[in-house]
Amino acid sequence: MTNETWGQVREELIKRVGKNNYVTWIEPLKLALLNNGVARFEVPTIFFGDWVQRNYADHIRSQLASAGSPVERVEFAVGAPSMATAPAPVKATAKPSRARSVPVEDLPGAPLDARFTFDSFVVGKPNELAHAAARRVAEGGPVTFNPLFLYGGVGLGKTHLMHAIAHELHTRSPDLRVLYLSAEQFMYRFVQALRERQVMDFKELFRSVDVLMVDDVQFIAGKDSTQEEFFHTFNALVDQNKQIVISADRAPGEIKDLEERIKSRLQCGLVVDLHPTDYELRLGILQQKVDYYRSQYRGLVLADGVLEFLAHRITSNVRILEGALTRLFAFASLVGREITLELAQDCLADILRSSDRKLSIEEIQRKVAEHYNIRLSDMIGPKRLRNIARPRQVAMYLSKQLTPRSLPEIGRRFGGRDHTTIMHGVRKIEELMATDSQLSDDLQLLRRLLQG
Ligand SMILES: Nc1ncnc2c1ncn2[C@@H]1O[C@H](COP(=O)(O)OP(=O)(O)OP(=O)(O)O)[C@@H](O)[C@H]1O
Repeated sequence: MTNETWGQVREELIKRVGKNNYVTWIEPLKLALLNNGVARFEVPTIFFGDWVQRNYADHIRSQLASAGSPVERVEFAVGAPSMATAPAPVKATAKPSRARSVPVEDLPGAPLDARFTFDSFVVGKPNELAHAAARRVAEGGPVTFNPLFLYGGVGLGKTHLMHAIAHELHTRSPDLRVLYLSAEQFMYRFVQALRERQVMDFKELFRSVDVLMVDDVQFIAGKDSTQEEFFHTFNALVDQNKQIVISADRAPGEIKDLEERIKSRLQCGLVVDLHPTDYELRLGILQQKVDYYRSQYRGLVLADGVLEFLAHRITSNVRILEGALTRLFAFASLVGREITLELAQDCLADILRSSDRKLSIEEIQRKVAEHYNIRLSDMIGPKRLRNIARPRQVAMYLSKQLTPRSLPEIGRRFGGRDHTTIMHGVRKIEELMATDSQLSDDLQLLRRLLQG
């Protein structure tokens, strides 16, 4: 076979493996030798060669056979001498791995927020397990669970804990290569590497870290090439016994459009959730923030009962709670007044109103129908098939739990059903929850989605 034939084979391979894979993995191959049933190609690195061997050698062999040059073996070698018949001499392009030489401070991570430390993280019942696991990882030492997967609703402290781990690791071992970034940034970097044909550098860099932390991993769901790359990075680091910390807004199994193999990998380590805050935790966080603000807004007086009022009324998430307090302090310092309950009510009227927003039965029905992939009309219709009746009972149960509506009122909104039917549905779900872990996971997720 000549390089011309190899050119034809490459044309066929584009169709087989797709343009992206072709550009990344096939185009850089240089035919070095074809002899005694062996085709040997020059590759830039050992990793590259292993990868192509595992993923594309069969394609190459079969296309060579179709082009009339059957071979028994396809080999890949770094710096293999090029074929004499090659029209353009093949230059040795093998590069030594540069990844390790990238200094810690130049790793392509996101900046860490200096305020997000363990000291400033208030621990309460809803987050104590997540906090303990994060502390354990931050101690360094032998990897005990990999990955640590933190999940929970919006603004409950996932990012704060990840930054705290990174700060602590940096303090304990300044040379440790800790890389923190969001899943979105991971994708952005990967796409950039593809565009600039720097995929090998990207791979090597991400495989050269000691600790990898990826925030909001749900972002890569449905993004096929990024998922693929993430999966391989993940595996390579786990194989090297490097710590991985991941966060998401829901448990691995609940992330739609995430490949099954990734879900199962993510479940292999320790999966912990940050529960919605309770009153005590909210109050604790407020008290801690007040101590911090006092240094900035000297002389401001906070009346008794204001923090309790806020902790009681703003239940959605910590970010909103913090925002309310910042606004209150800023406003009070501008007008030079004591922070009283009245001032808080006035100044935070919009936040308080949206916190008070009542959930409607229709919203619950819609969310449940969407979750179980059934039609909204079936939710209130007469069908008794199990795959429709069960979600309907789930929606009845959540309507009873999350709204102040009576059973007859709920019945009316479920197609005019009798209140005893609603009671039966609610009881059925309560019974099943004790034994059916999938159902209780579903309920937990739906609650979170509905309550925001
Ligand atoms: N237990 C806590 N103690 C102190 N501050 C907290 C606590 N939980 C959350 N916060 C604060 O609430 C804000 C939001 O937290 P963070 O950004 O970590 O949320 P998140 O769970 O990552 O949310 P998202 O899903 O939006 O990414 C931050 O300012 C953080 O410091």
